[in-house]
Amino acid sequence: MDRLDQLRGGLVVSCQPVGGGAMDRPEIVAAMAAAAVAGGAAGVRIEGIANLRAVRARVAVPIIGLVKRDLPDSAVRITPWLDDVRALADAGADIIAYDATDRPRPETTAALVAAIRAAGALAMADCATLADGERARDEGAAILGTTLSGYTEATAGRGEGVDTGLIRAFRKLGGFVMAEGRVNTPELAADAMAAGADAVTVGTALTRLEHVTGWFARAVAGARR
Ligand SMILES: CC(=O)N[C@H](C=O)[C@@H](O)[C@H](O)[C@H](O)COP(=O)(O)O
Repeated sequence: MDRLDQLRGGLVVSCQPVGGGAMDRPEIVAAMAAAAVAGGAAGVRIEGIANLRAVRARVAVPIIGLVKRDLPDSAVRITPWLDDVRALADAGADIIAYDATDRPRPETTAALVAAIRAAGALAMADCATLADGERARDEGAAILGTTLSGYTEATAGRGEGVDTGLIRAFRKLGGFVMAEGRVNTPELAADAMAAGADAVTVGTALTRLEHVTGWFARAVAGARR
């Protein structure tokens, strides 16, 4: 079974702890990934080379790898450099996610996809718009994700839940569609599948304990008699 078939119809758990938080250690990220697999995850999404190595040693499911960087002169954060691609492939990523928006950036999206494929991995395009998805498909990306919808200047304020409109539009384009971003409940995950996603990635609601705790803490405080 190829890597896309392994993910099709399944849940991917993004194990990205709050940066600098109490859970931000490779051994804890690896434990999160193992727990996710035990709970039924078909794949995991992992940021950073040290985390990826620790997770690769622990789980056999497909790993979507990425590196996040804060660049001084570009808003692009997800896997901006060709060196990042090579390091992720060396560390065992099966799939490499990159920012597929058309914002100013140090490397072109075409060069990133070519490098990912040359390294023997599949490219996952983290998109904000339908135009991003069209370009990514033409450049050879295997997975179109809604990851960045709501997180660029052009798409800011797209609302609360996952972008089902973009899922539907990607479904019409063809290829493998990953619903990602603000899938914070099982109901939203089911909605994303009903809209045409091949798989759904959930991060914060499963692996950012500080955020989820905040949701409950605020609800409890707000309901105080
Ligand atoms: C916009 C951006 O940088 N998204 C990142 C991509 O890797 C992560 O911070 C998200 O946690 C991930 O996409 C999963 O989404 P959510 O945490 O909403 O389930």
